[in-house]
Amino acid sequence: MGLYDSQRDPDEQRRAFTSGEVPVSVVGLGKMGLPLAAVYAETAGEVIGVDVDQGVVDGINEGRSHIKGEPGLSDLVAEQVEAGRLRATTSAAEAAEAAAVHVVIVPTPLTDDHEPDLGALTAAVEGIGEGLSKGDLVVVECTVPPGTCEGRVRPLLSSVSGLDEDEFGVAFCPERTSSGRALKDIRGAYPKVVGGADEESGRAAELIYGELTSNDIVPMADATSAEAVKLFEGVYRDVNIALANELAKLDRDLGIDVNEAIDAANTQPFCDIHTPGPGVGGHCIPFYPYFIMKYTETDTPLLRTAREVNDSMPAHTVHLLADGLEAMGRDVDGSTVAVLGITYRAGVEETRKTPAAGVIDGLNARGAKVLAADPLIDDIESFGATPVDAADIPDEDVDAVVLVTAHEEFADIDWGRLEDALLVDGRGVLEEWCGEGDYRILTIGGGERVSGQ
Ligand SMILES: NC(=O)c1ccc[n+]([C@@H]2O[C@H](COP(=O)([O-])OP(=O)(O)OC[C@H]3O[C@@H](n4cnc5c(N)ncnc54)[C@H](O)[C@@H]3O)[C@@H](O)[C@H]2O)c1
Ligand SMILES: CC(=O)N[C@@H]1[C@@H](OP(=O)(O)OP(=O)(O)OC[C@H]2O[C@@H](n3ccc(=O)[nH]c3=O)[C@H](O)[C@@H]2O)O[C@H](CO)[C@@H](O)[C@@H]1O
Repeated sequence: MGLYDSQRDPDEQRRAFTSGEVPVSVVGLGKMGLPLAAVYAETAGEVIGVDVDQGVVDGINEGRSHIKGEPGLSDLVAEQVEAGRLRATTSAAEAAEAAAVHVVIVPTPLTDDHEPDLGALTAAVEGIGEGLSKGDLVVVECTVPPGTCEGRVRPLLSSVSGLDEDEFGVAFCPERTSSGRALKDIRGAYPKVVGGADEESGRAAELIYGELTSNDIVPMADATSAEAVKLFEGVYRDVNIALANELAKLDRDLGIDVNEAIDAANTQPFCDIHTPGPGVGGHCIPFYPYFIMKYTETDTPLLRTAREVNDSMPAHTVHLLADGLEAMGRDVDGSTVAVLGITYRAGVEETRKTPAAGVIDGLNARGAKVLAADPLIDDIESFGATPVDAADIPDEDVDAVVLVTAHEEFADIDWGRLEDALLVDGRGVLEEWCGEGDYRILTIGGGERVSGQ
């Protein structure tokens, strides 16, 4: 049963939606899509998931989740598949034939020259178009450039399906989910932003998300406004991380511990300076500024500069390490350096735009022998480093250790055996992890202060 322009009573529509009478297809079953499909199955009663990866599809149909580090997801997927409420296929068209609500959450990455790559979105929308029926609703959750739903998705659906644009609904309802807490976020950690390509699309989308989330709905005037909300959230974060990183670089000029000053500045509510680090990774924050920069005529120097500042941090981290070794009478050329963390964020198996890549490249360029450890990554060699188990690092006679990503497993390293090494702390955790001892810890933003001296 379609919800768009159905002329049926909204209460009857809500009953139908939560009774399995409005099947849902979810296209893209990754870190965001599988949790979303599982919550839709729990709420709506019938979900057909779609993924191009046959292994992903087969695993889900056997009741297994392929996503690590998501509390509750494995059990929810098993439960929903067992109950016949969730199944998966590689065909978006087959799923679209069976569904009346179609949700798209496929990757929207950048090309090498920072152009948004909407190839997966286009393929998903074409597949949906082949099975689209009058009265259906298409919801885009993956982050897209402003104007995509109204200017690209809706016309493409009309062209492929043969339906007029006013015979089906299109809405943008951004994913506000962080890996590691996906089910909590999807179920209602934050209000759900909803923007329809037309008024009826917005109404239908508000109705279904009113059942999915325990939190409020934030209705926007149109889909483009909702697309902008998601991008604004992301660029706010990139710019504010860049501010923290720029201030961190002033530590020696000012002769202070900038992190201490940031913490103090943040003790009053009008200041929320973020945390300096070795760089900004992932396929959200570093990507979203380009979704605005490449799609607006008006210049955006702040967004551009913030990207430059954040992308300069891996090199700054290597520079800090080289200076620290020199102060110890050692040369980074010929030294052995262990890099802790390849993924962009602790506990998340994602390496896109990871700062670790720039740190490793910078160390290799300076002639260091680079080891690296990450509990979530198997192909460490592909990043230009020799894999090592974190626990074995004290046996490797390293000259320096640089912490890029603070996986909790690294706290268990026998730090007491690393007192002769320079420790470069990218995430402000080593003083706590090392405890008492005669350590040489250089923290990004920490100035000349070498902890433990
Ligand atoms: N990961 C996050 O923290 C996050 C947060 C908010 C929003 N998002 C948005 O969600 C999108 C997806 O993120 P993710 O972390 O789930 O990505 P992911 O890489 O973990 O998963 C993407 C999945 O989509 C599948 N896929 C690719 N092309 C497809 C196609 N044409 N049809 C069907 N399936 C296809 C892949 O096989 C993969 O399983 C991101 O691009 C971003 O726009 C992500
Ligand atoms: C729904 C959604 O889209 N959610 C996003 C998701 O974003 P994400 O998964 O990309 O994670 P982020 O936390 O943004 O980290 C990105 C990179 O920036 C580094 N960083 C971070 C903070 C800081 O002060 N200093 C830093 O250097 C960090 O190490 C990492 O490399 O979750 C965030 C909430 O966690 C959300 O705000 C954000 O919208």
